[in-house]
Amino acid sequence: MTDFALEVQGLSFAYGSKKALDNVNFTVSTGECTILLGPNGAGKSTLFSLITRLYDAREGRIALCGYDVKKQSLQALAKLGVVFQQTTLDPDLSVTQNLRYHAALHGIGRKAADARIQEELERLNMFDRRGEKVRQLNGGHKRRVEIARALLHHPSLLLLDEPTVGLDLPSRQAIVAHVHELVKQEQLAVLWATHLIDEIAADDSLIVLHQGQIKAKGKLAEVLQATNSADPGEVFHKLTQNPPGHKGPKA
Ligand SMILES: Nc1ncnc2c1ncn2[C@@H]1O[C@H](COP(=O)(O)OP(=O)(O)OP(=O)(O)O)[C@@H](O)[C@H]1O
Repeated sequence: MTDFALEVQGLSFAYGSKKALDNVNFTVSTGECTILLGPNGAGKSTLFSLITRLYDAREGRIALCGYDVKKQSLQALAKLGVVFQQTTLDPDLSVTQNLRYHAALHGIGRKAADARIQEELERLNMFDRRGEKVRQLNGGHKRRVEIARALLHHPSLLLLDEPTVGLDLPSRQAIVAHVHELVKQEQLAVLWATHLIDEIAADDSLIVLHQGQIKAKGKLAEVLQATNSADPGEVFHKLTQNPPGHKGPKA
């Protein structure tokens, strides 16, 4: 049994002749929050598409809790929870209906599903809103429901693809705090794609991706030391030539 929730080895991917990922290697351990930092076009969404098997890579290997996503995809994907950049909730269904639907897709029976739904919604302070239609919720609350949904089947790895885009500061801070709590309490592994450096906590790990290549990786303190930087903003600027928070030129 491996302690790695995610292993990515020698991963490359191209759209036609356009190389999007170039020999990417990293691991995420259980109980570790890894921030994937990169400007627009760095390859973050491509990496997530390969982990979730939207696309298949010809070069390299991805394993979830030791299960190869191509050869043992059922076991591998059972270990994975995902929050995509765009909301994928049904706006005309209630919070509970959305979550029950997802639980059913994972083969969780109604009684167990309702218990898990209550547990996760309470944790996110959303249980009182369970009967509301999703379209009545604000952006921050929708995101919380999506995080609850991604956790219903007890995944080992939670993938977050820029989940705070478009949210106001208090909503963003609440989600950042909640995810970091989950990592500590549940020993969850998190891979969090963002271009926002204020989402990084002191004990997070960091991967800086730029033009399909990993420019730095390790615990935040190690990356600061290796790049002779005072803060994550300086790391980002030095390695990508973009100021912090800048989304970079559209590729
Ligand atoms: N469907 C596609 N066809 C061709 N090129 C693509 C396609 N999707 C992405 N690319 C290119 O692949 C590279 C990586 O893109 P990707 O979307 O993975 O980056 P990203 O880091 O997720 O950026 P963003 O922050 O904008 O989501 C970019 O150069 C992009 O233009």
